[in-house]
Amino acid sequence: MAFLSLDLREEYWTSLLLLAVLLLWLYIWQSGKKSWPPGPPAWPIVGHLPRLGQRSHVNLTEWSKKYGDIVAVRFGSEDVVVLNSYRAFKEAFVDRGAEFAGKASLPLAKMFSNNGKGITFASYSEAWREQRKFVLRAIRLLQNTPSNSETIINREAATLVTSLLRHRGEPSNIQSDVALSIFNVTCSLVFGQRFDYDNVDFKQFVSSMNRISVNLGSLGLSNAFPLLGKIPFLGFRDAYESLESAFEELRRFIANQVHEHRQTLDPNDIRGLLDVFLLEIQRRTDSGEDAGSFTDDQMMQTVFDVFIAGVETTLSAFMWLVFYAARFPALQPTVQEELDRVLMRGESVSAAHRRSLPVTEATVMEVLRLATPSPLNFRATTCDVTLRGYRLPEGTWALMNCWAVHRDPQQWTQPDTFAFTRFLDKEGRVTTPPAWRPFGIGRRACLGEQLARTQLVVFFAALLRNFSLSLHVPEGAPLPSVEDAVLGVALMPAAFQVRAIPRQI
Ligand code: HEM
Repeated sequence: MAFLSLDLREEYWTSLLLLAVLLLWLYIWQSGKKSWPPGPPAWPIVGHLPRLGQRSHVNLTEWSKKYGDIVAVRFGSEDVVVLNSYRAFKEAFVDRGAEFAGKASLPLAKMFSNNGKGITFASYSEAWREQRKFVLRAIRLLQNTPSNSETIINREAATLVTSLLRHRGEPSNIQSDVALSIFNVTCSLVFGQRFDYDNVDFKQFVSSMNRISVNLGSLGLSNAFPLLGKIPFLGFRDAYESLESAFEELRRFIANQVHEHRQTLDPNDIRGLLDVFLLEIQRRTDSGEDAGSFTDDQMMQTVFDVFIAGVETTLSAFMWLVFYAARFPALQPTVQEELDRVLMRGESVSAAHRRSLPVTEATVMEVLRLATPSPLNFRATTCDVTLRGYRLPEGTWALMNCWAVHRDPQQWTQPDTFAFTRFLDKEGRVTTPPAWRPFGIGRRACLGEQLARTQLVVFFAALLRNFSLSLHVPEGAPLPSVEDAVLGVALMPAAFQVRAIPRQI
């Protein structure tokens, strides 16, 4: 009996211990859950990826309506927190700017950036800071040279008008004409050189960029499962190879320019950003100063970033302007009335007019809000962070959902409706609500914002000053819709045709 009672007591203590362990585990599990944002149920292994689809920004925005402005999702095995409101943006990317200034370690981003060199996909580091500061300073420095950005933009806007006149009002997809002008703004700024429509380098560039955009969409899934890129019959390997060769072609194009510019470098004739770079490398070598991030590799990647981050996004933004103007033609007379009032007869639009064109600028801003060319931006935490009680370990991917912020009814009355007047104050001057975030927010916000905005306003003004646009829909075809957009480097409207009918001015 004594033995029995001893046995019972042992069993009793063992059960109690097991119960305690279970309770402790439940407690840890529960408190772990409490310190992690809510989100929809995930599939095993693949997480939420199959549910996101091509319109991931829209689906994530829908989820935020149910789960709140900070939502947890999983991309394969990678935990991601999605920030969906301006309040969450401010709390994370501004108030804790340095803690959310990292970049997600997407496998494709590594391929994009030659393992994190340059600016766009560099980690939050001294090299990133140095490169970013340098490019901003170089653009300012170039204001006193023929590579002045405003001069370049005015010239390319005029070239775009000439090239559209060649269509004689016939239906056409004007994307290549626009791409050439936008490409030439960047080429002039960086190399001090522009290219013609028939130039082999330009054609190669357009084809490489197209391949990058097409393949980026199809490769989204392989960011969570890099191994998928190695399996032949799934189609990811082809897309990877095509992407790699497109990157290679762009790098070769830049490398040729570096070679030519180095041979002909003259400190008294600075042709563009690349010359400023080469001179800085030379200065540091000559003075024996530490090269820091001023190496050939970094320079190549920074130039590459300016092209990748600048050309496709600006092209997408401008194609959305053309799309909205053609699809909703009522917006054209309002802008044209302002242009005809401000410009003299026969006068060309220039960057100097920008301040006198608030309606045009507000229209551009409203289209950037509705279209959001860069809807999702991948950041990461640079250390362990606690945000609203959620504990996010260092390296957690933090997805900035600008699309959600631009459609948030708490920030915008009737967010789905086009209303340029929301960007004008009582005196008719341009005003920028803090929740307007097409260029991101915080330390990694777009460094080309001012350049892009001037470019878009001047190009759009030149377009509507010289033409009236109408959408051409082939018989039997559906009307092109905002929903058909394709997400690659940027969110691009699906191909459409317009008639650009010359105006009497
Ligand atoms: C309409 C055109 C453009 C849009 C919508 C756009 C949008 C953006 C966005 C949303 C980001 C990420 C911001 C963040 O994480 O907070 C970004 C970053 C960046 N953009 Fe732009 N961009 C445009 C044009 C340009 C141009 C013309 C240039 C080049 C001069 C440029 C260069 C960059 C660079 C280098 C970064 C990375 C900044 C960093 O990580 O520090 N962008 N852009």
